[in-house]
Amino acid sequence: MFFELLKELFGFRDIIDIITVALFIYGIIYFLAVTKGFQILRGLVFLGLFWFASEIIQLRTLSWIFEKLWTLGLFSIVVIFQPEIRRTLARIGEKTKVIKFSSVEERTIERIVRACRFMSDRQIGALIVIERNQDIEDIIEGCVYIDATVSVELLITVFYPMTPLHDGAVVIRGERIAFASCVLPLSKTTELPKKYGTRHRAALGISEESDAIAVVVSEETGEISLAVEGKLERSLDPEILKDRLSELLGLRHETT
Ligand SMILES: Nc1ncnc2c1ncn2[C@@H]1O[C@H](COP(=O)(O)OP(=O)(O)OP(=O)(O)O)[C@@H](O)[C@H]1O
Repeated sequence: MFFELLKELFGFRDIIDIITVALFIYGIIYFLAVTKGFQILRGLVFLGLFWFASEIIQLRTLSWIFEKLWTLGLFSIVVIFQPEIRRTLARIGEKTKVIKFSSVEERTIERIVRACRFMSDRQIGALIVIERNQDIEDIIEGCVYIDATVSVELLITVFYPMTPLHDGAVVIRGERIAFASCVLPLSKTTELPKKYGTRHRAALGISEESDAIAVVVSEETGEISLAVEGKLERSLDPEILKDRLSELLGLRHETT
């Protein structure tokens, strides 16, 4: 009876419409919840109430200003949320991608780990980004194009202090060192302990903005860390680093 009534009231198209709108609203609420959105929303509601009040008591100049600011406000929201929007769109694209952009072989992982061990023992600072499915070229800046096979010697040479390329990050794409000296976006997280500086913040930044992972060797302590999806896995020993890289780059099934 109830379903009969529903069928009369709504067509198939209406149901699809309602489900799509519900998913859309859920997406917006989820997006606001995981970003700084709720704080901004609170501010907007406050301004909206202020506007409403100014309309009611007919404060014309104030209402006029609010009217003009409305379009500017919409534009600012796009600017403020630009990183989140980019990340969300990239993730959607990523999920629909079938073929891997590049694949990293086991020998490349071994070379990266050996270079990290060497640099960690000698406290040579390093930042190595490994691309996964997503091309990160539009997120990084100032890179020097290298395009050379990954080798332990080359990685160490790039990060050797006082050499022209040692500042910034190396980007590994498949079997190649694609770039060196790259400037990465810095994470704004407040969860990173004070002892970590911009090198670790840059590693976190690229792992937040893309699906790439980043290995950091601290110049101050020799500590090896790995940034994955906005989280820093700290104090890894080289064997653990190798296991984690193999898992994350799809060479070994993740253990649950
Ligand atoms: N945005 C960035 N992108 C890439 N590399 C960066 C960026 N910012 C800083 N770096 C690198 O980090 C170095 C500075 O590291 P800093 O001492 O501030 O960080 P840290 O996290 O404390 O690392 P460490 O433990 O090695 O000292 C710079 O010389 C540069 O090589």
